Amino acid sequence: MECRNPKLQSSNSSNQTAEDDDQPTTRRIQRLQLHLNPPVVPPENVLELLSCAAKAKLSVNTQQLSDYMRGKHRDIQERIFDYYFKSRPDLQTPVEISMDEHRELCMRQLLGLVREAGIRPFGYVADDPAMYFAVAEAVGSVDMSLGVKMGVQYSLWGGSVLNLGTKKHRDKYYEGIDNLEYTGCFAMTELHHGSNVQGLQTVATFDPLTDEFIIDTPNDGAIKWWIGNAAVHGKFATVFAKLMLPTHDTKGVSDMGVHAFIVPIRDLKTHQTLPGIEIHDCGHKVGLNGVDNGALRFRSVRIPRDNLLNRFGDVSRDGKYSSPLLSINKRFAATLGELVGGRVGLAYSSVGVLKIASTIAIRYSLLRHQFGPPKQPEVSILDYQSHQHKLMPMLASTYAFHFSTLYLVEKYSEMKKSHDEEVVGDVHALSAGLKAYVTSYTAKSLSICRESCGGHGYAAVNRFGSLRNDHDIFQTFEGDNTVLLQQVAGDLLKQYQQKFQGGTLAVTWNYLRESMNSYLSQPNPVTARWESEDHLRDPNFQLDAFRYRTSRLLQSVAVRLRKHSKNLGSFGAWNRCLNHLLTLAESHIESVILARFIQSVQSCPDPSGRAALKLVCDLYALDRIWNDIGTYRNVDYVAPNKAKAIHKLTEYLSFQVRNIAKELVDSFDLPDEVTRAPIGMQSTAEAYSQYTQYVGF
Ligand SMILES: Cc1cc2nc3c(=O)[nH]c(=O)nc-3n(C[C@H](O)[C@H](O)[C@H](O)COP(=O)(O)OP(=O)(O)OC[C@H]3O[C@@H](n4cnc5c(N)ncnc54)[C@H](O)[C@@H]3O)c2cc1C
Repeated sequence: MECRNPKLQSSNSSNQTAEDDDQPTTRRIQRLQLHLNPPVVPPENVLELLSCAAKAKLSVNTQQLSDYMRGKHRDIQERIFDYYFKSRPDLQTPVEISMDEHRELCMRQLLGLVREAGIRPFGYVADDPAMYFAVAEAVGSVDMSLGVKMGVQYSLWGGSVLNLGTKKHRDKYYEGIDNLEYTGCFAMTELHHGSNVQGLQTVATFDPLTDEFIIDTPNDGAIKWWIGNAAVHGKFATVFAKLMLPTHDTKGVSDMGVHAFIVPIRDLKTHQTLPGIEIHDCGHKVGLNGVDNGALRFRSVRIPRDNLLNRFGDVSRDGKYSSPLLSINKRFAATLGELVGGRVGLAYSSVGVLKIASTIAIRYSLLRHQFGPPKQPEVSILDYQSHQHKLMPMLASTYAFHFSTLYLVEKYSEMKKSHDEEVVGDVHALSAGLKAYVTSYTAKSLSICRESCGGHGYAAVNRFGSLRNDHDIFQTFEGDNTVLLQQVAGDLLKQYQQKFQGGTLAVTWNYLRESMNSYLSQPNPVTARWESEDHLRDPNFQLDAFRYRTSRLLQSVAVRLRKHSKNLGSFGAWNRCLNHLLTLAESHIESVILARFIQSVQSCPDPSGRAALKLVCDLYALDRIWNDIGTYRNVDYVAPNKAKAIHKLTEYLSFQVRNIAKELVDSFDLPDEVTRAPIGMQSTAEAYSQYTQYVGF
C-alpha cells in the first residue's frame, strides 16, 4: 500500500539521517541488544513481512485467512447454527421477552441442543475441553443466557462433580448430568462473601451417629446468593461449606476448611423444594435474564457422607479426616484450581462477543456516509480519522485476543491430559490474566461500538444493548477481574523471587530471564531515538518494549513492597502498591498476547493473510505502546522524536487497516444469523432494507 501520509514519509526519511549520523555506535548497540535479547523473528523474515505489508494495496484472501483463523472446531459450531437457525427457528430468542419466558425458552434451547440436536457438551468437558469451548462460544452467540446456563450445568455443576469428586460420584451422576435429568447449581457465593471464598460461613458438620453431614446456613450473611439454575430449574447443588468434624476436646468441632458437597435441593419427580431448603429468586437482572439465579438457605439439611466431593479430602466412617494435601491452604488452592475451566471459557467467549460487536460496528461504519468535501459525495464514516481511532485498534485487539485465547485453550487441554505441574501453574495465571484483561476490554469496547453507530446503534434490534448487558458480568463472575489481576501479579512476584534464588521460570514467564538482564542497565540512548518505520514495525522492538515495561514494573514494585512491608505489614504494603500491581499484571498479559500474535503471524501459511495479520499485529503493538507512552518517556526508553513517530505510525496503520477492514471482519466468518443486527449485514446493500422492514416499512 502506498504511503499516503506525507508527514509520515518525511519523518521516515529524516529518521534515516539521524541513524546514519550515528551508524557505528548504533550497529554495535544493535549487536549487543541482539545478544541480550535474541530476536523472536529472524531479520530476513521481518523484511519479508514488512515488504508484503507495505505493498500498494493489500489484497486479502478472506477464505484462506478465515480457514487459518477458524481452527479445528468449526464443524460443530456450524451444526449448532444449523440447528437453531434452520431446523428450530422457533427456539430463537426474540428482541423483547419477559424474564419468565426467557428462562423457559433458555431451558428449552438447552434441552433441544442435547436431546434433539444430539450435542452432548458434558462429554467434551470430560474429554475434549477445546471442543467444549467451541460449543460454548457457538451457543453463546445464539443467546448469551443459553451459553451461561449451559456453563452452569456442565462446566460448574458437572465440572465440580468430575473434578472435585471421585469415581463413585462420576458413576452415580454422570449420565443424569449429561442428559439434563440432573439439572444442577454451583453454590459458592454467599450474601456476605463473593471473592473471598475462604470467608464462606455455610457449615457442613459430620454426624458420626447417622454417617451424614448436616448442612446449615448459620446467619443471613451465609445465604447462598446469585446461584445459577437455583431459582427455577436446578435439582442439585454443589454447596461449598466449611467442613466441621467433631473432636473430643473442649471446642467440640474442628474446622477443616471449605469443601464441596452435593446437596439435592428439589424432588426429582415432583420438582418440589426439599425439606429444610428455602429458595428465593434473585429477580430481574441487568442482563442474562434467561438464567434463573436464586438464593438458598439450608436448615439442618442432612446428606449422606458419600456426598462429600472427596478428591482432595475425605472423612471416614468413624469421622477421621484424610487428605493427600497437608494444609487447609493447599487443599483450598487445589479445589479452586480445578475450577479454572470456567475462566478459560469466559475469556474465549468474550472474544466471540467482541468479534460480533466489532463486525456490526465496522460493517455499519463502512455503509454509513455522512458529510464530505464540498460538492462531492458524502464519505463513509470509517474514513474519519476519529472513527478509525475508535475501531481499528479494537479490530487489531480482537485478532490479538483470538490467537491468545486459542493458545490458552490449547494449554488448558494439555494441562487436563498431562497434569504437569509447570503447565498447571502457567494455565492458572494465564487464565486469570486473560479472563480479566479480555473481558474488561470487551466490556469497554461494546460501549464504543454502540456509540460509533450513532442513534441506530441504540436500537435494541442492532444488538449492542443486549450484548453489553449480558456480557458486563463476565468481568465479575468466575473471579472478579481486579482480584484475578492480583493473582497474576502475585505469581509474577513469586517467579521474580525464584529467579533470584536460581530457580526456573514457568513457560509464560520465561522472557523475564532475558528482559530482567536488559532492565538492569539503563535504556539505550541511541535506540531510544530510532524512529524508522522498519524499526518500529520490527517485532523484536515491539516485544522488547512490552517486556521491558513489565520487567521494570516488576522490579520497582518488588522494591516498594519490601520497603512498605516494614511499616505496614504485608497486607498494608500490598494495598499501598495495589494500582502498581494491577498495571504490572496487565503489562505482563499484554506481553503474552503480543508474543502469541507475532507467532501466529509467522505461522500463517498464506502470504496475503500473513501480510494482513502483520499489519494488524503492528497496530496492536504500537497502539498499546502509544497508550502508555508516558511510562516509556519517563524512563527514557523512548525519546520525544520516537514518541512522535510512534503516534504518527499508529494513526497511519489505523488508516491502512481501515482499507482492509471489511475483509478482516469477513474473515471472522460469522453468518448473518449470528450477528443478527440489520445494520451489520454482510451484504451492505441489504442493511438499510432489513432495518426498514424490521420497523414495518
Ligand atoms: C449473574 C450472576 C451469576 C452468578 N452465578 C453464580 C453461580 O452460579 N454460583 C456462584 O457461586 N456465584 C455466582 N455469582 C456470584 C459471582 O461469582 C460473584 O459476584 C463474584 O465472585 C464476585 O463476588 P462479589 O459479588 O461478592 O463481589 P466482591 O467480592 O464483594 O467485590 C466487590 C468489588 O470489590 C472489589 N474487591 C473485592 N476484593 C478486592 C480486593 N482484594 N482488592 C481490590 N478490590 C477488591 C472488586 O473488584 C469489586 O469491584 C454470580 C453473580 C452474578 C451477578
